[in-house]
Amino acid sequence: MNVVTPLRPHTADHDVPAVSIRGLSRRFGDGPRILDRLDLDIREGEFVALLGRSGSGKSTLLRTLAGLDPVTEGSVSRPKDVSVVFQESRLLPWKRVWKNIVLGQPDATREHALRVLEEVGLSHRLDAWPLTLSGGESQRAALARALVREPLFLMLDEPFAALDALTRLRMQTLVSDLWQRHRSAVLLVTHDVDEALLLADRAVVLEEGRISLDLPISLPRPRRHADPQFERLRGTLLRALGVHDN
Ligand SMILES: Nc1ncnc2c1ncn2[C@@H]1O[C@H](COP(=O)(O)OP(=O)(O)OP(=O)(O)O)[C@@H](O)[C@H]1O
Repeated sequence: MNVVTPLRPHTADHDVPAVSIRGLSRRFGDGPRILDRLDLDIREGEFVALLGRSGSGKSTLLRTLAGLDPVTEGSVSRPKDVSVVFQESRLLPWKRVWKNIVLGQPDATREHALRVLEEVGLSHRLDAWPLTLSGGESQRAALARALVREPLFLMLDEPFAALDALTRLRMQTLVSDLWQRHRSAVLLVTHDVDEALLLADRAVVLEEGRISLDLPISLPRPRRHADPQFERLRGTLLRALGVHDN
């Protein structure tokens, strides 16, 4: 696999879908359809947040997109170069941080690891053991491991859910900066409506296996909670999620 410099931004063409899902269904055994003839496009360089109640199928969709679950009905097309960051960093404890970053990348060097670790503010932990990292540092390392692959499509499955509120805010700012620099297509699974509104171009709500709301978020960046538009969109999303909104 070729590793190219992680600082080179992708040229985003906003009319071309990077990801195209058509008629995707998924059921486990004889159970109901968790995904029900789902259609979704994500354009190159687009940041999409995926929300939905617990059990609505978000992780199932993401696992299918990542190739971790089979496509049994319908079709999925996506770039070959994809990366996934999960809620837990999934670093191998017996390998130093930089070795974790380049794992599975035969052409990647310590220099490559250093460069991406600089991008996520973790270069001083290059030779650390994963178990000595804080939660926030571990997720920075997970982001670095995702970025070193130069993915055209980045999937984030509740990557900050286990972090404290302050660290989560810092990580959201980091992801926003990284995305503006790299411009890969992003699918972020989150339960956090504010996180979706801070980061995404579109928020998609999954309900009973289908998309019940596809909401463009055309707020100027950087986003501000105090913006009245932000408040209005928050209300729309909370209502779509079945949460009472005064
Ligand atoms: N391997 C599996 N076998 C059987 N059922 C499964 C399997 N994986 C997921 N499910 C079921 O599919 C449904 C959707 O699960 P999924 O994890 O995709 O939801 P989610 O929206 O990501 O939920 P959460 O927000 O709680 O993480 C759930 O009812 C779950 O029990």
